[in-house]
Amino acid sequence: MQTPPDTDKSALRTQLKQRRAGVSDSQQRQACEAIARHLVGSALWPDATRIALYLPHNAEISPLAVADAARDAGKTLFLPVVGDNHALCFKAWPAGSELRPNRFGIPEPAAGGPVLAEALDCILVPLLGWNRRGVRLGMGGGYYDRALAAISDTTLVGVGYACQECDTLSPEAWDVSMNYILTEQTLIACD
Ligand SMILES: Nc1nc2c(c(=O)[nH]1)N(C=O)[C@@H](CNc1ccc(C(=O)N[C@@H](CCC(=O)O)C(=O)O)cc1)CN2
Ligand SMILES: Nc1ncnc2c1ncn2[C@@H]1O[C@H](COP(=O)(O)OP(=O)(O)OP(=O)(O)O)[C@@H](O)[C@H]1O
Repeated sequence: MQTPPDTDKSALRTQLKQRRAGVSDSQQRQACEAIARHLVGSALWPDATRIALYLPHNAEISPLAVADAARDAGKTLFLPVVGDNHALCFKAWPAGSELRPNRFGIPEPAAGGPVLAEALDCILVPLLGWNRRGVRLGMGGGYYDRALAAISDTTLVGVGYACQECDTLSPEAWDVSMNYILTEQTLIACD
């Protein structure tokens, strides 16, 4: 399979960020509630006890309504924590726990030991671009790809707006495919 040159990927990222920037504040708020409805109503929800999500950065869809629903259901939540050399692990996020901004300004849990992706039931992965085969484009650091390289039973749910669907995305050798894509419109089981 042909690998697109980095310049193509970076142009695609710029284009997808522009598309995402067109989502209004009220559409963002509706999307936050909508993804929670789709996920909570899905067959995935009952078995997902240990769930990692993310705190929204720039105009990413917010999983905060998912977080509220998960806490109400007694589930345990985790957030991504970045390390050196593009490493990423997860730390537990108990309600009200202290968070500190990482190098990108995204808050992370300040306390607690690192947890590997393999130890989680379900991970919500932020997407810049996606397609129905579960191929994703992220921010370009390779953080999630590295962190997810060893998973086997963990369900991966990529989260992005419907307008970020991108048929032309082709997988790189290191890309880890998503099992599901969650948008404000629906939850898609990937081929
Ligand atoms: N909400 C959220 N949390 C996340 C991620 C994410 O994509 N979204 N990550 C997913 O990997 C990890 C952090 N990686 C990130 C990589 C790049 C940028 C970012 O904003 N990059 C800027 C350039 C910033 C710079 O050069 O300092 C950009 O691309 O405009 C943010 C997070 C872990 N946490
Ligand atoms: N498992 C891995 N081991 C080592 N390097 C990796 C791995 N996965 C990705 N990389 C490196 O990370 C870089 C960025 O990858 P890519 O462009 O696919 O990022 P991304 O998927 O958009 O970002 P992210 O995973 O942070 O959301 C690539 O140069 C790639 O070589």
